[in-house]
Amino acid sequence: MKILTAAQTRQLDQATIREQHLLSVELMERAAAAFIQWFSSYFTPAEAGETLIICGPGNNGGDGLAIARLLLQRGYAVRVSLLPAEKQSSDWQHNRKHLPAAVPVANLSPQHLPAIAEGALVIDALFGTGLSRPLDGLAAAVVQHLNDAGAHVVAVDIPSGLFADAPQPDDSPVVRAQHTVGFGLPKLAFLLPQNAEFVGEWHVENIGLSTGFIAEAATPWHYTDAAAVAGQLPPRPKFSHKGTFGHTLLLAGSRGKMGAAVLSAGACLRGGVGLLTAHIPGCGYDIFQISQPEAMCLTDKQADFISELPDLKPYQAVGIGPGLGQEAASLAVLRKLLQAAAQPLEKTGQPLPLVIDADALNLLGSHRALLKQLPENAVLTPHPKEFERLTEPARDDYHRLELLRDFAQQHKCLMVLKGAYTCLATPTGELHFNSTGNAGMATGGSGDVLTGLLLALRAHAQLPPVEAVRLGVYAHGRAGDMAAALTGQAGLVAGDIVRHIGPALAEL
Ligand SMILES: NC(=O)C1=CN([C@@H]2O[C@H](COP(=O)(O)OP(=O)(O)OC[C@H]3O[C@@H](n4cnc5c(N)ncnc54)[C@H](O)[C@@H]3O)[C@@H](O)[C@H]2O)[C@@H](O)CC1
Ligand SMILES: [K+]
Repeated sequence: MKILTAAQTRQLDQATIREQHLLSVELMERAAAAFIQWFSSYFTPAEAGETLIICGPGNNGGDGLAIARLLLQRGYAVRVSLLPAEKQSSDWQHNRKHLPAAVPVANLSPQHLPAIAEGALVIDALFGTGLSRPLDGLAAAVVQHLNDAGAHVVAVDIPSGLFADAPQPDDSPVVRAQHTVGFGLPKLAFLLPQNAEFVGEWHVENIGLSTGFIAEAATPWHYTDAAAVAGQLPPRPKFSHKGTFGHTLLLAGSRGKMGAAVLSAGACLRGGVGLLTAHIPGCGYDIFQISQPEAMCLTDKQADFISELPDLKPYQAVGIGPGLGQEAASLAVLRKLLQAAAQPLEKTGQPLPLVIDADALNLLGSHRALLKQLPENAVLTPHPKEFERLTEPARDDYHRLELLRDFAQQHKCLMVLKGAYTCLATPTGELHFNSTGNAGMATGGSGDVLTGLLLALRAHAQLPPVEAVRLGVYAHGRAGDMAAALTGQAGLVAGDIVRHIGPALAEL
């Protein structure tokens, strides 16, 4: 699914109106009906109580007026507060005219802010994607009043005061919604941690916007939903053998962190790899062999960390990092690996696929000259702190996305920035936000599991690099969701994700 800017969203609305020979109020009616569909599935009239709808002067406010009319028709008790303005949009005026007289309407003023009981339901239709500057004056006072009241807010399209695609100044007022019901496509603002306190849970309702316009629209931002990855995992042919699905090498583990190697190896095996060899420190031999009997195991001459790089000839992809530690000898292994991986493989003509995680990223961060040696399409899987060590502190989440995109383009690598909406940046400058996963996955070892799964998929000869990583990130989150359905989020551990990789991939 594409994510568009606010300006593109306006063009999309216009294209839809043109193509489908609609009046713009008809599209507004669709938006209001879609909102009601969601709203009525969430709150019965009794649960909603008397619902206050706060309307601005533009089409977002127009949506609010149409919503007031439709809610009244469905038996909800509603009242409306209007933000005065010099001019209202024509669709606003149409819906104002058609608002039944039974709906109480008040004009907002500094002296007349509506009484809102704590927990009362309020629909925020002040401003939408037409916001052109931070809120001030009366609009700011209304938002402050609403936030202070502790109301249960449902925002129409986007919380008022929030820009759809750009940061706003730290102190500018934004509605804190519990739910945001958007139209057509998700907005970039919904996916960033800094906006979570405003957006709450978000939902996107289909209002039949022009698919042709969306297909043509140029954007770096994409949202990976089930449809984006369905059918991409190549089938396993009847006459396949273990060599068909690649042989991977995993360099992982150190004393006290053998679990990372075990989890990562488990995920690689569940990810469908043909063969897996792990190179681990001597101390981990029994631990590893007993917990991963399906994997082969090479032990380093060092007991506590890795100091040797095995011959890479047998392998179609190599993963390095989980539980690695940051010994100088392990840095030397990473250095040798980067040099060796740069040589194109005979079979594919491409550099050896690498997946680089955890301490291997920290080593890159403290020896940045090595970044120049990253082979094309290497996969790096930092969390925000690890990413900062590779680049610089980000001013905000939007700036972090810019840094991520620049990094992937400059080093021609695949950057997987882990988070609630894990973001994959590609060498061509695309950003793919993942839709699956849950807060239960914020637990030690989840990242090691992702590394192993991505390693398996990068070894898959038929999967192009970007597809493999996008699919792996999606399946990892989906496995986490399946696991959480059984364990609950708090009870989820990384091993549960490993156990659900199979079912998650089977779904695809
Ligand atoms: N255009 C369409 O066809 C559709 C639009 N829809 C709704 O329309 C919204 C966008 O409508 P608009 O483009 O009219 O924009 P808004 O309703 O977001 O507001 C625009 C109005 O607010 C003023 N304004 C902007 N920033 C302000 C600020 N900081 N302080 C005070 N006034 C400010 C503008 O000058 C303009 O008058 C969407 O978010 C969505 O809710 C939906 O009805 C679907 C169809
Ligand atoms: K709004």
